[in-house]
Amino acid sequence: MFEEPEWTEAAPVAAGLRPVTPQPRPAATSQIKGSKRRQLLATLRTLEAASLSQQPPDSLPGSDYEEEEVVVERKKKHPKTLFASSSTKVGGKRKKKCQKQGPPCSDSEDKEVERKKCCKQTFDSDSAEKEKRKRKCQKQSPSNLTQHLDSVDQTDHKTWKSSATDNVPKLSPGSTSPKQPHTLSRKQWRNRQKNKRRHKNKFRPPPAPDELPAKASIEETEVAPAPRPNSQETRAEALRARMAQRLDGARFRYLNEQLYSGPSSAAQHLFQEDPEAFLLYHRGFQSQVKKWPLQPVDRIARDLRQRPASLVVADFGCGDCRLASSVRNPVHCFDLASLDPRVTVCDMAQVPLEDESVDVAVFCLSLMGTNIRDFLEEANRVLKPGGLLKVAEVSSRFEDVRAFLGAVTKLGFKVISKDLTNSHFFLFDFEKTGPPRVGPKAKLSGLKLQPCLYKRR
Ligand SMILES: C[S@@+](CC[C@H](N)C(=O)[O-])C[C@H]1O[C@@H](n2cnc3c(N)ncnc32)[C@H](O)[C@@H]1O
Repeated sequence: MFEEPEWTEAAPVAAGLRPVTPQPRPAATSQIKGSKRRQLLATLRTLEAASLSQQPPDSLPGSDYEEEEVVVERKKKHPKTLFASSSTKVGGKRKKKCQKQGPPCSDSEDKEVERKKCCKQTFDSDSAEKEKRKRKCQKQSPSNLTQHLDSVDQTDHKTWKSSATDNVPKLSPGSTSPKQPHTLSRKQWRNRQKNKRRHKNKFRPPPAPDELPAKASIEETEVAPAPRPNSQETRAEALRARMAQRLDGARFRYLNEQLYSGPSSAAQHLFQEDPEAFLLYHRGFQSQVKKWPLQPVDRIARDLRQRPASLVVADFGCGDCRLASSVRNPVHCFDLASLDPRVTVCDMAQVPLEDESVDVAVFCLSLMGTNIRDFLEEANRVLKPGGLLKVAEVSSRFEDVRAFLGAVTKLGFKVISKDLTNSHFFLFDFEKTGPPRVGPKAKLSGLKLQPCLYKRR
């Protein structure tokens, strides 16, 4: 710490250093003082190295990596001065020397400015030039030097901060001259700019030299190639899967539209030519119907389980034979293509069954072609008199339920029940009353249903 009284006491001993501007001195005196100066210089260097090395990076707004590197260099040169205690100790010795050498400088403002410049320069790291400057400075202003040493002695960060930012020793108490604006050397300015940039980029304190290998190994681990390519591959794979899914979705919608917008013969032709398309269609259908609160096929199966298991069932457009799998009844499964060995591949407008051979005919979401009349007439043909016709269809397909029911009754059926409660599908039960009551040329516009088109999501 700066102790003004000590300086005052020691002043006469160092009278030769008193002048601020260098003056010619006797040879003997200058020899003695020269050796002292050398000692002092050496101590100063050591002390500065030690003191700068203690500056915590984040408490040094004016310092940066480069300065710290220099400090590290200094540390290497002066390993004994690495610790604060040694710094303080050396600082103390130096103070005593300085006390011997000269009194505090209380000269004019000009001299004070000179000294400030001089002492500021002592922070520069270029050794040769720096030494010259230091010598000059020591000659000129022992008080500033001691003030600097005092500030160096501080282990408190605040003191470090002020010494690092200002570098300008405080004016002597009596001085009235305003504080000089701090001018940085080019290197300091560069360092400060770098430091600011680093702070912007979330500045991290540099590692201690002994930590460097560890850091390097961390970096090596960080750049270890393992996770990144894997994640890239995974992402690419996921992207491919998504694209494939989208493509499948598009194809499903296309096939679905084909099934609803043309006659069953066209649909049959489509799947005969491309059996894979059938698979794809069913995958799409399954993914859609899974989202429904209740699948109509399950509802039909439940109804059937409440009837005798001996009843022979014909499933028109059976898909994956879910109905046949859900009941104990004998089930004839018909579809345009086969997903299951139980399926008889055919157009359900013409099924290979005898007239009046089945007890129950089921159309579960399968009235797809534009020739619905053909399907219902075929069901009437194979059903026994009094046989049961069950129809489940997507509710949105119906523009006029009454018209639909009226048209069906003209084909030899009577409505037993209708369930319009489900959010996704309507369910109707009919009883076969006899053969169709209208000729083949009669128009049954009520049978026309809207296509069930799935929107792209
Ligand atoms: C929407 S899926 C329903 C499948 C099954 N009934 C279910 O509910 O899980 C309609 C099925 O009817 C079949 N289909 C449509 N028109 C057909 C026709 N003319 N002949 C045979 N099957 C047909 C389709 O191939 C498809 O498998």
